[in-house]
Amino acid sequence: MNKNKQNIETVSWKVCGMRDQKNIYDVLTLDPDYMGFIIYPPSSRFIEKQDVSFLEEKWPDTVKTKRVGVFVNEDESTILAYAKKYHFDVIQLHGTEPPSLCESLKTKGFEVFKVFGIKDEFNFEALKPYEAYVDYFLFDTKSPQHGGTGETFDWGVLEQYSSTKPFLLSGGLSLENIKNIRKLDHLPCKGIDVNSKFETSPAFKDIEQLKSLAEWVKSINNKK
Ligand SMILES: O=C(O)c1ccccc1N[C@@H]1O[C@H](COP(=O)(O)O)[C@@H](O)[C@H]1O
Repeated sequence: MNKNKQNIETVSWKVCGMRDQKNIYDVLTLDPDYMGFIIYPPSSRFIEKQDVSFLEEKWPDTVKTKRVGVFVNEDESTILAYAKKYHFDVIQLHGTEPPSLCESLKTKGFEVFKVFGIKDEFNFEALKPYEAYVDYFLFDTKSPQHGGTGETFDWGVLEQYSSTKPFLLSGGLSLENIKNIRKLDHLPCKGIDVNSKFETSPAFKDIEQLKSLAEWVKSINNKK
């Protein structure tokens, strides 16, 4: 058992890769903790593939879901410009961004998720320079596309995680495989990030599937 077992109060959940206005409002009724928007032009989920000017307005105060801008190796001035335009609360860095960028974004008041891709092995020492400047690490499946592949990685690799910094799990999470997350209960796994396995088409989420996920998250949190 990992020596850094924590009493995680609740499982947070993030729905990523949103773009369609009605679909976004439908998902918001389920009250996810985070909603992600892909700011990476090569992605099929790049938000500006369609008109998203409605996102230039803030949501009503009753909506607690935080907006996450997902970037891949973007420069800071571009990140800040998008963050201002779309009111991002959180910046998710999905490339090979340095700790200095995380530090700078934290200093400016953003929550920061730094993503690391894992396949069959991972050198967790690589996380140390980032620890002071991120809110969560996010572990995803390593791929040339950087994310959104729908593929899972071997969660057994996480048994080597020895930090107390909480992390989020992603990479091909579905209603079927998500139940195995309980095997990570002894690690500081704070939440899940879902994307392509909950889609009917790129950037369009299946509300019925997400309702089932929301119920599952609620049931886990009620037991904690
Ligand atoms: O979704 C994308 O197209 C994407 C592109 C570039 C970087 C990240 C992207 N999405 C992130 O990928 C993970 C896992 O997604 P999936 O469940 O495997 O489809 C998730 O964190 C998204 O935020």
